[in-house]
Amino acid sequence: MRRKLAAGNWKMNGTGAALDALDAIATAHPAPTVDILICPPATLLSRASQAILGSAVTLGGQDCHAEASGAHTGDISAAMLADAGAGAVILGHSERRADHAETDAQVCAKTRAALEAGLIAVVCIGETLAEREAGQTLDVVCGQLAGSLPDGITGNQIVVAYEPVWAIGTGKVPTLEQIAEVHDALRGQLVGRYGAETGHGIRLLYGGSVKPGNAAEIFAVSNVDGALVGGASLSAADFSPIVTALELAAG
Ligand SMILES: O=C(CO)COP(=O)(O)O
Repeated sequence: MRRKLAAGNWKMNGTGAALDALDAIATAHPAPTVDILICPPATLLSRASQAILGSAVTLGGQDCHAEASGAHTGDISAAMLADAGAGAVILGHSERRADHAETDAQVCAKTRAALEAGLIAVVCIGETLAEREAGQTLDVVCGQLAGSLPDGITGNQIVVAYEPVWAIGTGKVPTLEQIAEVHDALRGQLVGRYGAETGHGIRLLYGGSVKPGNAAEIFAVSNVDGALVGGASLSAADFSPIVTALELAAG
């Protein structure tokens, strides 16, 4: 059985004061029956790891460089994230693919670097509205999945997050049938490429306007193992009910 995962992506939000929200999330879930991952800005990782020492919450970065070290001004390596207290890293988020022109090949190289540093890689894929309207959704997400994941992985090293670009921060959410169609296709591709054990072991998250009000129905969809939450992960008042909904779905 895949353990479900409630993940929060704080994006470029949060200074020291935001550690209160992190503490509130950790305090609200002292012994969760699902995994909880919060990915604050890298500047907060060290303080965050001190602030929630001993809690059930894992911390993650939001990107890493493909190299372990070197002359890459402004970049952060996976080993540095691990050193700062991260256990995971989000890679290939659509905002990085759009803002920094990240390609599948680059995401794949970063994923390899993350695994080498002992981090779980949360690899993001998702179609634009134009691609969905052109009927290309499955082609796009399956192509991104194929190009962004390396060979030779195990199921517990990788999480895949399906985040339709048009659903991020918009309040728009695909129908449950549309989510199921994509997640089932991704599962089939993972099993085909990596075999049953690894393919069934990789968790598939849905992301894009997940809120307390829609989480339960999304978590009931086939092959949805949790969520990657943006805006609603910034406060315990919003994120905590999502964690609870996932615990209920986990049974
Ligand atoms: O991009 C997301 C998480 O990575 C989703 O963001 P929202 O939950 O704010 O739509």
